[in-house]
Amino acid sequence: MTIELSPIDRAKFVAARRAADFVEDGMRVGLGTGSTAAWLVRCLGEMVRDHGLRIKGVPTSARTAELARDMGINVISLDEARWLDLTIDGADEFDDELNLIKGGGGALLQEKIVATASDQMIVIADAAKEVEHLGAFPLPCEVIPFGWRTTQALIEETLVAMDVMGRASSLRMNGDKPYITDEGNYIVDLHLNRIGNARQLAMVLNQMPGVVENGLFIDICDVVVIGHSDGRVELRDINEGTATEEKIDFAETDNLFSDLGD
Ligand SMILES: O=C[C@H](O)[C@H](O)[C@H](O)COP(=O)(O)O
Repeated sequence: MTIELSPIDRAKFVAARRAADFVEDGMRVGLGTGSTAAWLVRCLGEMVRDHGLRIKGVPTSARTAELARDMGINVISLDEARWLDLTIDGADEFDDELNLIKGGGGALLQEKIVATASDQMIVIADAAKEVEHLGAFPLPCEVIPFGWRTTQALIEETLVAMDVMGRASSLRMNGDKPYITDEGNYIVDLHLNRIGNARQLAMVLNQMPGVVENGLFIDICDVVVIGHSDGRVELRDINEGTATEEKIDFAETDNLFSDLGD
């Protein structure tokens, strides 16, 4: 039986399926968070289950840890792994230098730690995530709950003074309560529209007391795998300066859909 996927899920799936081919036996792999990364975890689970792939997976959130265990992946902590061969994760936006906005799903802190501790980071995304300038997607900023209103005001004042934003940020909510990250923090989303100097902004934000991490990933991603709903995948490697295109045959992946519905 084949589960019918929506066009967006087909695009996410083919990106994840192609990126899974980068994973080799014996690797320690960072497992990203989000709907695209979930496809990657399912693909790796199938490779473990049906093809005997032996990997150690370091999840970037409690959600991903649970899914990875369900898929039969050997899950270890980053402290056990210490250093990773590869991390594969989704993104909310990427630009032509493969700088990213991440954290739409609230997992930016663990994601950045894990990606930075990896020899290589591969981002998997549907084509809609590609942007000319980062910033249309609200930039997540993880802040400690203590004094968060003061931290938010400091962020706003600093960014207004830098001419980076109008005064618009919002505390991320979960119903009528603040959204709590896996690390017990809050997220303030910055509505910037367009980020001129992402490198500078990332540094300025992380220097503010109360800010734990921001969702700008600068010079961390090495390769992006862009999926399209018709099965095409584009691979862009920022280090090699290459861009190639391939096509995934859905017929060969039917068994993946048979028991891996969301
Ligand atoms: O915190 C969440 C992560 O940064 C996700 O990788 C990002 O939000 C993309 O998620 P999705 O693949 O669901 O669009």
